[in-house]
Amino acid sequence: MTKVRVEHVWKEYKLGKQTVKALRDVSMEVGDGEFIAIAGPSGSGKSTLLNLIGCIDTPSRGEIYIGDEEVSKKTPDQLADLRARTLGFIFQTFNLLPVLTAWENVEYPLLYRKDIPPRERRRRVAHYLVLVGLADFAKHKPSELSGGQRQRVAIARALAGHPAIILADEPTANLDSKTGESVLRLMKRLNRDEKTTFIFSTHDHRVMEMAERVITVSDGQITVP
Ligand SMILES: Nc1ncnc2c1ncn2[C@@H]1O[C@H](COP(=O)(O)OP(=O)(O)OP(=O)(O)O)[C@@H](O)[C@H]1O
Repeated sequence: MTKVRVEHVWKEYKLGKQTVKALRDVSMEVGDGEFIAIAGPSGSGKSTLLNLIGCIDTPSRGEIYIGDEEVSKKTPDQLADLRARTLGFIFQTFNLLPVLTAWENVEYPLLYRKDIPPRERRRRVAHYLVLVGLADFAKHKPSELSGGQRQRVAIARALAGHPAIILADEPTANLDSKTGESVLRLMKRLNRDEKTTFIFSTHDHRVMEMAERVITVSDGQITVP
């Protein structure tokens, strides 16, 4: 089954009198359970593409389907609901809340989910902290964790909502290569065991090599290698 479909998408940003064409007629598909890298040099449009798939931003032209739902036809409330139910995010700067512990950071987005009762919420937090190897660090704040541990908290947080798709914008950019590789291996194991679809951007060749498929973006367009 197709999880994500991007059809003839353009994204333009207006900067004063200038128009930046960040994406130009991009079409792509991602299937169920895929582990895909979006690769390309800095400024090529990777983050823009991930933000559009993640419904954080809207295309200037073209259509994006998440499952069989076309994103542009939705109201902001419906979009927020689709994001909460279907999508998980991992950012290169981890985006953890500094005053909260690892446990609380994983729990936080679940507090907004009326469909998840408190007991199930606590079960999930405990389960995913174990899964990412941080059971003993539940009470630590982000400042008391290493970069790799912080990113693993972010991965647990993304997974705890049981999203069908996880979008990761350069998840290893702020990690040394050994830690980056172990974070990638963890993502790959979760992709296999939890059947979560992963779409991540990178410009690191070693990270690309771990992907099942690489989509290359260059100057706002998908290029065939
Ligand atoms: N909010 C914005 N306003 C104006 N221009 C933008 C905006 N966001 C991105 N751009 C431009 O769109 C193009 C694509 O940017 P994008 O961030 O998608 O690239 P990227 O491939 O993710 O780069 P990097 O690897 O450096 O993160 C760039 O030319 C960038 O300057």
